[in-house]
Parts: sequence; structure tokens; C-alpha cells
Amino acid sequence: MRDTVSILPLTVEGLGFEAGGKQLVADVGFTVPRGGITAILGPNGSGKSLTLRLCHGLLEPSAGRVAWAHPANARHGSAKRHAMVFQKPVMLRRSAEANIVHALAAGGVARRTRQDLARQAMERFGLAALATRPARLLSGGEQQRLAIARAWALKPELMFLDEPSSQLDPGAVRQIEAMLETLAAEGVTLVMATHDLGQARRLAHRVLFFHRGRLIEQGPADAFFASPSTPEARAFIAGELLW
Ligand SMILES: Nc1ncnc2c1ncn2[C@@H]1O[C@H](COP(=O)(O)OP(=O)(O)OP(=O)(O)O)[C@@H](O)[C@H]1O
Repeated sequence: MRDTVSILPLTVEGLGFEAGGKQLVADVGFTVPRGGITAILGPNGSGKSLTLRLCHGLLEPSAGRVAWAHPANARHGSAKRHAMVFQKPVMLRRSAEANIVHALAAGGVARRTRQDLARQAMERFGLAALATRPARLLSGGEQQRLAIARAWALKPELMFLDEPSSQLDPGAVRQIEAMLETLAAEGVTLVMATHDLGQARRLAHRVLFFHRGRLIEQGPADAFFASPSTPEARAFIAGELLW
């Protein structure tokens, strides 16, 4: 049985990442409390994806730290209490449902419950009709919904999402947003990089705004959009080209 002590808040302090002699992320600090949706905004190449990967443990920071309130629970067996969904979902060459079963197996879930949990996840997000279809033949939007359902099946407390709907048509974007709202309403904490300002306005409670590898502004989403305090954020919101 899962330990129910929360891994949140997540505290990031002085986070830095260097590669190829370049400082790509520098001196990043923020806290993610329990609940709500945090949008990570910023122009191309500003360090959003790297920050998500550093927080999820896919990269080792070259400076600073990523601290979970209850570190022992951040990794539970091989199943983490935080999950990550990528811009382009990676699907195995098997059915949609088998992709979830595989993730549950990799996450250390007992064999006898995997099938039921996979089915629940498919039903939860209206994917039951796709269960036996080869996952790689699903549309982009269907694959992304499956990727989110697959992450959800492992019962994460927090989900990192890297541009989860950037390659989808408006209808599929709406479906993904509805899924994210459902997850947030269920109490899953979401941290999401997005280019889509409309999406951030619709979904986010908090904003982290990155520019050139630095977190230069953060706060409640309403305040960020109504009165950004840095010229860079003002320009970004106004749709002016930034680099
Ligand atoms: N492993 C790496 N080695 C060297 N440079 C890297 C590496 N990973 C990312 N970068 C560079 O670091 C910078 C930040 O990358 P990151 O992917 O975090 O940007 P981003 O804000 O997510 O951008 P986008 O909005 O375009 O996805 C970019 O200039 C990128 O080319």
C-alpha cells in the first residue's frame, strides 16, 4: 500500500544546469505547493523543458537542488509519485491498454491488479473504445490522452507536462485541457510548460516565467497576466518576439 504522506511542496533552490560549456539554466528557485496548476512560460529555448526534466530527475543539476517534502516517497519502489508527460508521447508497439499495463508493471504494481487499473484509467478518460487498438496507430490527440491516462494510472501526486497539446488540433487541445482540469479537480498537482498563452490563462493558477535560462518572474496567474512586472514578460504577453 502507498504511503500517504505527501511529497509536496516541491522546493527548488539555486537550480542550475550546464552542458557543452554553456549555462542553460541558472539560479532557478520556486516552490510548488499541493494542488493547482502551475504554468511554465517563456520563449523558445528559455529553459522550460530542462527545468521540468531536472525536477523529474531525468537530468542531474549542476547546481542547486530539487527537494521534495518527503523524499522517501518521491520514489516508491520503481514507481515515482511524480510522473512526466512529454510533447510527443512514446508508445510501445502494442495495444493502448497494454501500454498502460506495461507502465504499471514498470511501476511495480502487482500483476493481478494491472489489468483492472489499466481498464479504469481508460474508462476514466473516455478511452475504453480504443483499448485494443495498436497505440502507435492512434491519432496524436488520442496518443496524448493515452499518455496522460497512463501517467494517471500510477496515481502520481504531481504530474509534469511538457507542451502536452502543442501539436494538436483545437478539438484535441480542448480534450486535453478538460483532462487536465479533471486531474487538478481530483487533487493532482500539475506543472506544465506551454507556449499557448490562451491555455495558460484558461488553466493556470500560478505562473513561472523563464527568460534565457532564468526564472525572472513568478506569481499568481491573474496578477501575471494583468500586470506583469518585467519588460520581458510584458513583451511576451503582448506577443512580441523575444529571445
Ligand atoms: N542536453 C543539452 N545539451 C546542450 N544544450 C541543451 C541541452 N538540452 C537543451 N539544451 C539547450 O538549452 C536551451 C534550453 O532548452 P529547453 O529545451 O529547456 O528550452 P524550452 O524553454 O523548453 O524551449 P522550447 O519552448 O523551444 O521547447 C536551448 O537553447 C537548448 O538548445
